[in-house]
Amino acid sequence: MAGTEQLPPQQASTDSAEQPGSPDPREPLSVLLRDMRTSPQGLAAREAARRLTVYGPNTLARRGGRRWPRELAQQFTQPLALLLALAAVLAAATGALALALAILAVIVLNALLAFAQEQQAERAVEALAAFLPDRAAAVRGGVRQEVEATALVPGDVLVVEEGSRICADARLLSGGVEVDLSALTGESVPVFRSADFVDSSGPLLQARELLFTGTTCTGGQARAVVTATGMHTELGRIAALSQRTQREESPLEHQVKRVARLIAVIAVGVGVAFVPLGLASGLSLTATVAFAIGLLVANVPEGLLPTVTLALASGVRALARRGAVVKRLSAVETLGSTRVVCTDKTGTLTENRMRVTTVWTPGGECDLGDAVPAAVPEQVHLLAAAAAACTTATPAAGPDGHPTGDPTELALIDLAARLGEQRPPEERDRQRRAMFRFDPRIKLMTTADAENGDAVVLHTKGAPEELLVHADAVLDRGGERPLTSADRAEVFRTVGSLAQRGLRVLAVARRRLAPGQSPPGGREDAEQHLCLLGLVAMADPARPEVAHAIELAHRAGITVHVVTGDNGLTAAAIAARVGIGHRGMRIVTGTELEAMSEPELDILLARGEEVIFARSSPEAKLRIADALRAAGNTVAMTGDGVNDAPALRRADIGIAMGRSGTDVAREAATMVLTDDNFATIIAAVEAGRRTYDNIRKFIVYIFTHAVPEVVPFLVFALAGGMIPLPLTVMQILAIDLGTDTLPALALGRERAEPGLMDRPPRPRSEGVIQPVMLARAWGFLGLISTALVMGGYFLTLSRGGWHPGDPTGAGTALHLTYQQATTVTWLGIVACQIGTAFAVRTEHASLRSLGVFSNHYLLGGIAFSLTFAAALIYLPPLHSVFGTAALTPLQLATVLPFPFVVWGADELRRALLRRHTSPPTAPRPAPTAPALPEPAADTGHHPLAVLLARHGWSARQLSRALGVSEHAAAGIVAHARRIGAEHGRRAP
Ligand SMILES: Nc1ncnc2c1ncn2[C@@H]1O[C@H](COP(=O)(O)OP(=O)(O)OP(=O)(O)O)[C@@H](O)[C@H]1O
Repeated sequence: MAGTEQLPPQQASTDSAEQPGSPDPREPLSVLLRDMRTSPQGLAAREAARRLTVYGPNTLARRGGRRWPRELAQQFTQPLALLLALAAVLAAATGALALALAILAVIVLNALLAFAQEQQAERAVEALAAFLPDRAAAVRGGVRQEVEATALVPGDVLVVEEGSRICADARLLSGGVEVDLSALTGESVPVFRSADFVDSSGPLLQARELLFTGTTCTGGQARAVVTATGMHTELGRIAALSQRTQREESPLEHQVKRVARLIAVIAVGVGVAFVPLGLASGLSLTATVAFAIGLLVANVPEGLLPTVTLALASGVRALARRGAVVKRLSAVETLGSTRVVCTDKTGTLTENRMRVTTVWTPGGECDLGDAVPAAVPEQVHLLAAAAAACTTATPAAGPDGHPTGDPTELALIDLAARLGEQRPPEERDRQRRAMFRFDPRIKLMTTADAENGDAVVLHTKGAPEELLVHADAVLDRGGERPLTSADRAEVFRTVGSLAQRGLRVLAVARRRLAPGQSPPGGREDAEQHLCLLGLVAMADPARPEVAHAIELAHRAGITVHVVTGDNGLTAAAIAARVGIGHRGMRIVTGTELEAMSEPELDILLARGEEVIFARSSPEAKLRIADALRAAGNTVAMTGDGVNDAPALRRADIGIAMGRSGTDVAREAATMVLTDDNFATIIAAVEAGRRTYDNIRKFIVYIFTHAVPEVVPFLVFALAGGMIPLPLTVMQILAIDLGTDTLPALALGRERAEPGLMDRPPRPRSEGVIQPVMLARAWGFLGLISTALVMGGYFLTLSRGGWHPGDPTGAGTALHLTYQQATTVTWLGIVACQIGTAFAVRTEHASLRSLGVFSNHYLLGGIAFSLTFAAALIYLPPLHSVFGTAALTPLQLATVLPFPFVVWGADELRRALLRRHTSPPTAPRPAPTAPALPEPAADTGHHPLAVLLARHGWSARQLSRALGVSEHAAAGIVAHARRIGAEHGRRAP
């Protein structure tokens, strides 16, 4: 075979060797194939491997040089860094050189830390690519197989299908495809490319027989020979496109940045306000400025933003471990506020393992569930053969092979095999004269297949109600006869009864063309005058873990709507099996949805019921997503087809399937499920909530230390020289950038607080920093810490013999006592922050429910804090830098209870809170949901009253709320029950 020929040595010599396709991909196909040393059968596997080592992997190398120097430099120009720099300049100007140097050190340290954290966050997102290797279908050695896109080489034969991403430049060999070139040319309308066109002139990108890397196939099927890979592709040549895009800032990061800036402004304000205060209390200008700087430094939340970014990145990693790969950091926070999930059914709620259990023909029903009965009517055989002919899927070849294609079709091929009607896929494809692929909008698929020489038979399969529109005959025992309205009624009855069992039902039909007649060129001509062969019903078991996930979603106040292309009854049966619709379920078909006005749709979605949108189109998904978002919901929406891409983009979280979805859907989505499983969506919501909670925890933690840091300065300033300064600026820096950093990071890794999934979703508009958090940080934890710390300071001073007004400066008798007292203040704050770290680990629950020692990162962080503290207190060289002194055991003992007091006080506060307020729980059925125009209108009952009654309001409650007599209210309740029963019948 041509593909196994060796390449000339000069081509094999270097990595940057000219690729064999580079001469001209537009030369005549036979010449191109010869030059490429390949054939329509593709390369042999060994030759492909060899070419891979010669030409290198099919990846785009990054251009644009190193970015880290610029990113590092950016850390120094952040507003907070500039503010600190200003403080350093001021300090230097007033002669406080040591302080100026210390602040500079802080700036450098902070920038390095932030840089490292951001790099790590970026790497976390980038590493996700490894979870989602791009795959491509290639023909190698004549056999179609899935290969990693990076392993494609020039000469490979690609199979391009609807939804696939084109991952190499290629020349079409056969077939035609619609291609979205927007990534390459900006052209937003898909263009048609076909092997039948030959454009030897004009710009390369316009050539109608060529395909290019980075574009996607939006329709059709074709085979193409790869002419260039990696950096030799057109995309590779366009250097600008291969540069890494900037990491987008998440709304949360943006919010935190804003808050940090606001606090910085307040810090400056407090600092400036201190100057007249300091001067008035008799301080020198130098000292006043030094203290003002101290206040500023104490208040600026330096480490906040990078810590948030890192927490989000660790959320991304946690999600990936659970099978949900997100593409941006912001998805983590959005997931946490998800209020509505719109899921499709097949493969997400179900296993996507279909098996035909029943076949219906006009001769009767044939049960094929467990085993094939001894005598299967001829009509069933005919139907199975026709259905299998109308497929493109390929069953597993051999025991180790993997089936490819639509599971519905694989089930039909399996049925044919069970009935002895199977034909090898190659033969099926050889006989095919034309094909109209499955179109999710019309829910039909048709093939034209040769039979017995030149006779052609059209085979159509699809949704029964769609197919019946185009059928006018039926195959009965005696042969083809006209389809009567009684037949139609029976078919619909059968579809209903099969669907109610949760089975997916397809109708199969055929039309024989006259001998010698060529297949119709258009779909509409092909799909008419069909002769119905019968119905196939297939079972697709619900995934076992979904029921629990739905229960969890309901507890968490999340509504789950099913948006499916399948029959409403089938979907409702499956949905009911997994617990969807616990508060009432409604089936809305595609036609009903189309007839619905926007306000009607809004009302339907606001009712609190879960809706099955059946026989829905991709456009319907978009409409539903829009309506839900307009009502203020955070919406997660799943999708897998090319047509789902707009809805995936429009939803807050577009979710694509990693296994069964198309590349186009995966690209449009924010999150990709590597296991296609609904339960993973809920697990991701849980991880999102946990990450968001953790961010709030360390915000409280970081904010708390501001109070015990600021108050000592105020006490000093207001005391008019009677009380020496209890805490130095250097000591503040040692807390903010030393002892507090690791525990704050560790809080980002905290496990979920019990009841996390029993709360309602966070409103979209809610800010990350809530007044109640500030009250807890500043008004409770901060105040207690301050009282303890100041108590420790005065106790140490007075134990050493100090009285207000006594001099404590260098050289005085009380100087050591004073240094020990400031050290106690400092160590006191460190100790209180340890207590705070334990306290903020839960917001409502007692820490016992989480396990006191369960966060190992925090234990490590505290160990680091304590070591750092010990160094500052007991290493003499550090004494002069930080103004600390070695403490006596008694002084140490003063500080020892602090963490327990802070933590204990907060435990008490939470216990009281739990006793007096019930924790927020997910809402019960909303009794105030607006009412749909009810059938009640003609009975004279107020629609809202009926709705309330249907939501469980008793006659007495109704009579009180609406001011009607109890007798009238009882009538409304009875009426509501009747409607409920009718709905129940409509939606089992
Ligand atoms: N390959 C196919 N050929 C012909 N008809 C099909 C094919 N696959 C599905 N159908 C018909 O079209 C209907 C809708 O299928 P579609 O794949 O759009 O949705 P689905 O997979 O059932 O639902 P979901 O959107 O929940 O995954 C099916 O109920 C079936 O009747």
